[in-house]
Amino acid sequence: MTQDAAIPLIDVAPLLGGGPEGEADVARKLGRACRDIGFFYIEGHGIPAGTIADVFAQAQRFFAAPAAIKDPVRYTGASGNRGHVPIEGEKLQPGTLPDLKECFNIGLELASDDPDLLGGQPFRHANPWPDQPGFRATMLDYFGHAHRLGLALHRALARDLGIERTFFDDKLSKPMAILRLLHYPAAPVAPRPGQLGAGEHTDYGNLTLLATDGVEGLMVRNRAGQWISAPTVPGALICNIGDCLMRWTNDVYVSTPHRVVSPNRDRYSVVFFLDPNPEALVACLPTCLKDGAAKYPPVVAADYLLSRLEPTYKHTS
Ligand SMILES: O=C(O)CCC(=O)C(=O)O
Ligand SMILES: [Fe+2]
Repeated sequence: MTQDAAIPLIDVAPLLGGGPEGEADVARKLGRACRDIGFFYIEGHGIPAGTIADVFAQAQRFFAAPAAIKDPVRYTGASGNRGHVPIEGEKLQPGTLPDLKECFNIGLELASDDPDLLGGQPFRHANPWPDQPGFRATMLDYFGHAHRLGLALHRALARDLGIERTFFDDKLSKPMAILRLLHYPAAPVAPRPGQLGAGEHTDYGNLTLLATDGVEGLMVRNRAGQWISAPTVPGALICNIGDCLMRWTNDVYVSTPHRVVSPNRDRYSVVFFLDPNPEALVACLPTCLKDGAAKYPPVVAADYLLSRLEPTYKHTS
């Protein structure tokens, strides 16, 4: 199956050299997708297929593991946002049934003597690692690739937005990014009427990079209000804009609602949420001021993320 025509496929290989060559053309295409639908596929992203395959293999093994492996690494709470969240542990669309999925969240890995960690700064937390050979190294390898790719994409987006191409570099250098492994089980848990794999939501950060195993389920609401499917394109990642970048751009870029319908067989996906550094101030970019008016007041990124995470976990506490 090919992707819906409304979600473009963009080759981002020219961005990965580190220099500005080739950036202009890619920036134009990315910028257009961010304005039109807020979703795009990328190919030429440079994350080795073997690395992605290793992440899926480790994730499947972890989700199949017994409680003796999962319980010691259970979710740390919204302020750390790490560890294993069991099935129905989260509700992305408050007011509906909880999501029929389980996940494992991995945050930025910090040295044990990192001052932010020792100082108890928001979202600075040790990652709980399951007792599973190779898991930690595989996840940290992927995390590094996804972070570097996210920075390269932001340089192109900055160019499209008419600001200094390195504007986002120091706002995403030590990010509240989360690598999230997801498992949507087909059985033995049957969905109740109206229950989704992941309820309708927008993402909270700047940019999301998604890899899936090819099992369909992701639906995206385009600007005309129609739900369209976003099937897997082999070798490509699905990207979307989150609410922080929508705020930074004064709604010039759109953070698009999406959801995952419960699959009829097990589905696995791997999501990298690139949220800003905790102390970054998310304030309207001067090039995005329309008629001199900012739609949103400036917000500290950590305060914003906490305000979005807390309601989704409230029902379980
Ligand atoms: O699993 C997917 O395809 C998407 C998951 C998602 O949208 C999310 O976790 O924010
Ligand atoms: Fe999402």
